[in-house]
Amino acid sequence: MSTQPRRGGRPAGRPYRRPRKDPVRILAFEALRAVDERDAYANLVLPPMLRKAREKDPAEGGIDARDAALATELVYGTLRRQGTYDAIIAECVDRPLREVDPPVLDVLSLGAHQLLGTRIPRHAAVSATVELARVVLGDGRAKFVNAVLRRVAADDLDGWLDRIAPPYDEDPEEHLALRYAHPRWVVSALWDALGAPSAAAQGGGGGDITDLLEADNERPEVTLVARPGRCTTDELSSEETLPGRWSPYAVRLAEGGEPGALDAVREGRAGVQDEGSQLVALAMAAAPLDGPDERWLDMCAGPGGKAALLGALAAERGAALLAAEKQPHRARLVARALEGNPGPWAVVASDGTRPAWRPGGFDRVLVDVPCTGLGALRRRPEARWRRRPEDLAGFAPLQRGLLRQAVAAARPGGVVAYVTCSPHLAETRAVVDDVLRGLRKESDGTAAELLDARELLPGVPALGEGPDIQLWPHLHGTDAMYLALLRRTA
Ligand SMILES: C[S@@+](CC[C@H](N)C(=O)[O-])C[C@H]1O[C@@H](n2cnc3c(N)ncnc32)[C@H](O)[C@@H]1O
Repeated sequence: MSTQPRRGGRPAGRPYRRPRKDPVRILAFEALRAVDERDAYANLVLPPMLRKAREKDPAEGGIDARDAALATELVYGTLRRQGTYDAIIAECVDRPLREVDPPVLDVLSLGAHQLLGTRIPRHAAVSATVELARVVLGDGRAKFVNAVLRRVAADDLDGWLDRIAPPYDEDPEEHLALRYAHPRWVVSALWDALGAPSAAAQGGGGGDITDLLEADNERPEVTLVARPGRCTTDELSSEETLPGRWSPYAVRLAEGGEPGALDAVREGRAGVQDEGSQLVALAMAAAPLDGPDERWLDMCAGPGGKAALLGALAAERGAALLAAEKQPHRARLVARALEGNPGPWAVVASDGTRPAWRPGGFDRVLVDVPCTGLGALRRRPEARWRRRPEDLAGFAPLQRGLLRQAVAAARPGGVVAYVTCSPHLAETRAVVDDVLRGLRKESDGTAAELLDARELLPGVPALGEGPDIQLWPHLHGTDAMYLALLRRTA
């Protein structure tokens, strides 16, 4: 029998075989396409896709819990390491990557992740990805995928990194960027914010840039908050939970725990909230005050996680919370988060830079400004590749404007907590320093000073030299939240 290929490329005599449809990989591919094509967020698009697939019959492409975990790992892992996989794939194709069709590149990245970032055996990773390519790209392009993945499979991740990354001594930032899959400018910014290695790190206790970059590549634990006066940590605790590390209101869920299954979460008495977010809200609430403690303001409240905790804390003290949010749809989420709050609260859809409230009336103000989110890279696997250094300049005037208005909203003697979910110095210290400097120059008499925020988080280690606080995923297990606490003095 002739083995000459026919015009379609199939050897004569070999019967056509339909591609095997693997629902897990098809779902992972579709999620990657949504992220790539529609700028969707993986943490938002994936859960409903998984839910739908789990409701289907297995004969019709339904998946079970283990499949769902694999699909999640494939999507998150592929997106997280995208820059590194792109650099490796670029070595294995004979044209610039920008000339490879995006869906083909998504299949290749998915294959590269299975080969280099999981324990899936090589032959299984290649054949499953080629089958996927046959289903979603067609037989012709599946051959290209097969050829490229065989080249990728010729080495493991460490071998590839030795080839594509410069030695650490020659170019430490590029080395770390490729090894830990972060854009170079992000490595550089995180390193600046982290500063010189702490004494603990020098003694081998962790705390240096590689620990941080590694932590950014881990999936964060799910942490719950028991909103005080409405729920207790005991109510949330079970054999599947651990106590919070730092916040007295936190409970950590074991892998696979479903917060939505808990009555307290469904009823809004508890919620999902990173311990870092809890800590900055608690510090704002604990800051010492002279005089009344009756009116609290959350100036950038959407979607309402911190507002719900502050509302509960305020209620215990008989204080009222006003939560402001510029986007009306997000303001509605804040109102939902505050529903059932035992004390007085109100939500306004309002631009904090043109306040809807009279200045000088609040005892405590939280301003949790919009930012690059570089402190939450663990949660949003694609975010690091989407952000650009230019984004910082876009946020800068807004962050300064909001902090200025937060100081103006506080009464003399009142406190302001400036919070970002980014450790980038341009969004943290630079903003606070500029606003304080600006106040000193202005002649309207408003003045503020920095308070030592570290004292308000007793028992939390490695908070830096103060007076502000930077939390870190590798040191605290939290998002990299930043907090500066100011007191309006005049
Ligand atoms: C970092 S988020 C706040 C997160 C919130 N504190 C929480 O814990 O759920 C920043 C919020 O500020 C809102 N925002 C942006 N510009 C604003 C402005 N000029 N005034 C008030 N809110 C604004 C955004 O819509 C976004 O919801």
